[in-house]
Amino acid sequence: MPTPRVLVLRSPGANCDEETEHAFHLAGAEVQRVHVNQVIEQPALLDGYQVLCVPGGFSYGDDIAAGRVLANLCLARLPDALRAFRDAGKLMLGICNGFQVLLKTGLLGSEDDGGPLATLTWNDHGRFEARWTQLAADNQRCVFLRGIDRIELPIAHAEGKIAVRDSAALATLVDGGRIAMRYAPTDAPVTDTPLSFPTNPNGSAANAAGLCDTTGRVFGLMPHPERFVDRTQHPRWTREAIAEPAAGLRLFQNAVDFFS
Ligand SMILES: NC(=O)CC[C@H](N)C(=O)O
Repeated sequence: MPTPRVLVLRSPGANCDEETEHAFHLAGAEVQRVHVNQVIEQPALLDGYQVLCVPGGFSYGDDIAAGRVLANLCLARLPDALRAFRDAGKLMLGICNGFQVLLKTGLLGSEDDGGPLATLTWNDHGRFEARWTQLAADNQRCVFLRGIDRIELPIAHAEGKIAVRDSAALATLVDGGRIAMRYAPTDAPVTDTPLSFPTNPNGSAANAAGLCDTTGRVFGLMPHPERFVDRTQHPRWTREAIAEPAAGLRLFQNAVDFFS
């Protein structure tokens, strides 16, 4: 298969699109940053891409709720095009604000007859939190996490708490292997029992940091893999042997490898 083509969706207030383009580029993909209004004008543009990535940032100023306006725009103007893209066996990745968008559009398969299973809302402490976190990947299902187990990545969010509708919704996500990434100290077992701050930075249910759909091809995560594509981006790179390729880059490489 030729080099996969990645569309990084731009929108007013997105601010991680260039880093995300760089990460996919390092991973060997062909990448274009395309404004959401261009896609709305010409939804057939999507046919030329195998990966759609909604990057991090503050789309539409986080008005109403982070990711809500862009999600509503996608639902109102591109519902069929985006669903067709997803159902064509392609990949979708939402990073931080992009995760908020994917979850709020329902593209993550995060709804049942009772409505949405989960949403992303304000961190328990009510503040923006930007720092490195320790994570455990569940690589059973998620294409982007193949071969990845424990990983450190930075977070930078105010509305990163995964709030689950009820215990049935939580069971659907946990038992369905949908919680693809959890906050977990490197030296401790992974658990769904909510860990306290700072390990769980936002109060997310089941310590969840990322969710995937039932196919494993649609993935949203709050941490920023595009900010760890070189070992010198790690805060301890001068003191510790940091494995290469940098752990964040491996997510993007997995996306490219999916098509080879
Ligand atoms: N880095 C980001 O994408 C931030 C997402 C969103 N603006 C928030 O603060 O929660």
